[in-house]
Amino acid sequence: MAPPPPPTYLGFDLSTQQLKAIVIDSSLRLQHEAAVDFDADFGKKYGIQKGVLTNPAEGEVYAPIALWLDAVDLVLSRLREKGCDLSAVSGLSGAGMQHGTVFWRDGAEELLKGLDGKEGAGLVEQLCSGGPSGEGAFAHPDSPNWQDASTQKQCDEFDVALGGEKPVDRLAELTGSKAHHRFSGPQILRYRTKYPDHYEKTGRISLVSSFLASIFLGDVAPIDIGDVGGMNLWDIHAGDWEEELLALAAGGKGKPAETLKKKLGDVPEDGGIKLGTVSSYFVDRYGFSADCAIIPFTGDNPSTILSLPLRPSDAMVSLGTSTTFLMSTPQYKPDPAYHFMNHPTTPGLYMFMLCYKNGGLAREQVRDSLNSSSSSASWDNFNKAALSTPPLDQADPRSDPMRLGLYFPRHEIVPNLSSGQWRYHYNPSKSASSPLSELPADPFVPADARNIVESQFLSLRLRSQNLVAPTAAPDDPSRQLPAQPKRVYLVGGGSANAAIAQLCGEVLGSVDGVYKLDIGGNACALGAAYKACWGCERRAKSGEHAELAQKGGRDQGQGNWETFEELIGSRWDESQFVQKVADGYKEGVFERYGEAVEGFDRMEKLLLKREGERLHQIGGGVFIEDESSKK
Ligand SMILES: Nc1ncnc2c1ncn2[C@@H]1O[C@H](COP(=O)(O)OP(=O)(O)O)[C@@H](O)[C@H]1O
Ligand SMILES: O=C(CO)[C@@H](O)[C@H](O)COP(=O)(O)O
Repeated sequence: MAPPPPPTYLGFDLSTQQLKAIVIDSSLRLQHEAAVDFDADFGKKYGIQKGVLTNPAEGEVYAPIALWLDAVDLVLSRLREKGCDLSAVSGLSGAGMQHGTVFWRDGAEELLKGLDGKEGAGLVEQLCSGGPSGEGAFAHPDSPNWQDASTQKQCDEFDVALGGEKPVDRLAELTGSKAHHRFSGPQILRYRTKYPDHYEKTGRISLVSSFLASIFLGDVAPIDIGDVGGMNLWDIHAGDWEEELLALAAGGKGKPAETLKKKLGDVPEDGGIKLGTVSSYFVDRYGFSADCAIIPFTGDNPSTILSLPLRPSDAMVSLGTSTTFLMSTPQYKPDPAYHFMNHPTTPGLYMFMLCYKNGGLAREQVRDSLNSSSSSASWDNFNKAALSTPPLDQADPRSDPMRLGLYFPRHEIVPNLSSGQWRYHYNPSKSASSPLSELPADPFVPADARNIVESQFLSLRLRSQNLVAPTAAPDDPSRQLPAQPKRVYLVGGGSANAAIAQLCGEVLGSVDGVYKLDIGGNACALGAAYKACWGCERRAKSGEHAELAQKGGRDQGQGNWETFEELIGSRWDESQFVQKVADGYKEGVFERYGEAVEGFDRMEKLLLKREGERLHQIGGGVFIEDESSKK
């Protein structure tokens, strides 16, 4: 008999515009990858643009769940077409874009358990219209997307819910974040009041990550410990749902809050636990082994930090549809300006995150305007313009003002500003009252290519400066360099762009330089594949620890299992897996951007004040989502 094939591990990334899948072997080497592009593959069927549907009048952004089910079937077919032997997959895990909620109908578990892979019907047919009543497994057909901005009223309620002198700070301290439009708590509150009958019919609530895990498990999977921090409902200290916040989302303490708690379910503390084996649907239809283990799926950002052995001094910048800045740190220093979440695998570590809606799509707007004579999606003109413009558009830094701007086609998260675009000249040497002078914001000019990238990195530098420390110069350890990351790793679609990498190093610094992963096209799916490998291959520690591990404990000290860092660190091949793509710290340039950070901060404060006055004049509540809805 032929020996069984060596084990492989499969990781998914269900994000805004694509579903990606990556298969690796036990030594972390890439075997196969495949992707489904939502617009290209299903744009016509679902009427989506850039992966989503919008209702600008209410600030709603959402995605049809059926689209993701179609994408699961298609990505697996594509993997098989590429020669991937799915019977060798010993374990699978995945990641979902954070914060999106999926509302399962009461009894959805039965439909999941009964999925039939022998007949011709795919996931959409079986889950969207199957079941005794023909109503399918979902109480609501769509999932609110992380770009949604329809919940300002609900966020205002969350921000004061915990009472005391500074309730927003308290909320951030307890849950890791202040209230955000996209977070599931405010989203559930809005869903319950906007669609009371759908809420009534909702048996379970998943995040996008646990939704995708549920499909593979053939049962509703628990919400993940690393992703639960994106809900505004989880007390990170107590490791449990926060009762006041639960009551707010549910419409009262007692029975309503208890009912919501049941819909949300328990959250296992161990991110590497085996939830069960793959549903027979995938065994029969795609040839998976019936023993293939399902390891908890986490959020796309927590999964991204698992794609390499990230040190506390390193930063990752994900240039996807969103721009996110990620660090893995033992320090929990919450603040309403950013997010802290549980680390997805390792108790005692946290993920620090900044997130911007106006990332890839905002850069594309400038790119498209510079390509106006053609409909090309090439980045060449953008890159040429970005690199031929001097830093901050100062031909002579001694006399020219710095050109700063904000580029927000969508309502932004930080700062919480409506959509719009603004340009300023900043002259740091001018008197404190008038260093900023406003410029016309239209049309785009070549300098905007450099300025939009600078603007995005200046915002990251402004908000992450308390998390980085001064460090010794590599060539002369007696010389201290200013506070900055040791390394920056770029991931996501935009990491392919060398001009963006160069500007990243100039603005954010980084003593060792700017790096990019060199394994496959997707760090987030790779992190999920590593998590699957760790969940299946980690060894129980000896003696008392091994006993605890077998019982499924996640102690807060030594841990009972070989940690993710130990397992992945020992198999990681730095020379093969990462590639340096740009220099980091440049003396003089970094300091000049340090001055620009101050101007940038002042510009944001000025615009926030102006926005506050505007909202006050029109009575506060009016929400304008994007440029098109203003016209
Ligand atoms: N060469 C490039 N230069 C700059 N941006 C790029 C390049 N290639 C892709 N992108 C950007 O990557 C984004 C998609 O990134 P991806 O990580 O796949 O997104 P998501 O995970 O949100 O679906 C696109 O919006 C596009 O703007
Ligand atoms: O909202 C957040 C994080 O808080 C976003 O980062 C989403 O998680 C989606 O990310 P991408 O589709 O850009 O990967």
